Amino acid sequence: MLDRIREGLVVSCQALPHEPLHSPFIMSKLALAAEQGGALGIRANSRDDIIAIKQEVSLPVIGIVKRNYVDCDVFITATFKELDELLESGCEMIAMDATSRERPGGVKLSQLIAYCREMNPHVQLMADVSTVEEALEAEKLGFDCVSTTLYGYTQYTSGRKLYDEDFSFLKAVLEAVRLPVIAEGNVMTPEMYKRCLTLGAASVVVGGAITRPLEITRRFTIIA
Ligand SMILES: CC(=O)N[C@H](C=O)[C@@H](O)[C@H](O)[C@H](O)COP(=O)(O)O
Repeated sequence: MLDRIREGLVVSCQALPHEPLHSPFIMSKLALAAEQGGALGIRANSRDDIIAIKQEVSLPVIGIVKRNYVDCDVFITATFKELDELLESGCEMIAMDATSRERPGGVKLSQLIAYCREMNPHVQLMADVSTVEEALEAEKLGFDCVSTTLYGYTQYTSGRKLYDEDFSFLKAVLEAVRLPVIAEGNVMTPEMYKRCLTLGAASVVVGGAITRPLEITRRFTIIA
């Protein structure tokens, strides 16, 4: 998958149950629009959405399962259960929370990686991180790539945006690791997308700016 998305755009097609577009059918059509618009890959949440998307497009898919657990902040592909769903979905890459936070039941990131490698060594693994230290740890643990997805979304990075100080976090991760680095999170414009690639990101994932019309609408309606 990494070869297929290199220096190009991955469109995240996601809508949670409380969002208006929540539906595998709608996600598949968003993915089709992304494919026709020139995207090289799709990022999607849940087995059902991924299966619907794979029936509609020929692009490779980065799969996640978002699920909330009691007393746990980790919500992106947190346990073996989510991995099983993704391994069934046929996605080419699995992204998981690779932050230093505790996982449900105390399961270790190294156990989740070993499980995926054993179940299907062809599926690549993406580490969603929020700090440089987490990116370094992900490299040590044997992930195939690192993504800036959770920068600003952990308690210890809360309020920060990927584009702050001309993408200083992305630059720091690029400098720290040898793994391919995917820029993801709050890439809001084509110019930001281009900047991430110029800085050396292997690929860029864009979600809300393309596939969340409620958020896009709000950016217009709050301006008055
Ligand atoms: C933090 C978190 O839950 N991120 C999720 C990860 O899959 C998605 O909700 C985001 O849409 C995705 O990362 C793309 O980012 P943006 O939508 O900002 O372009």
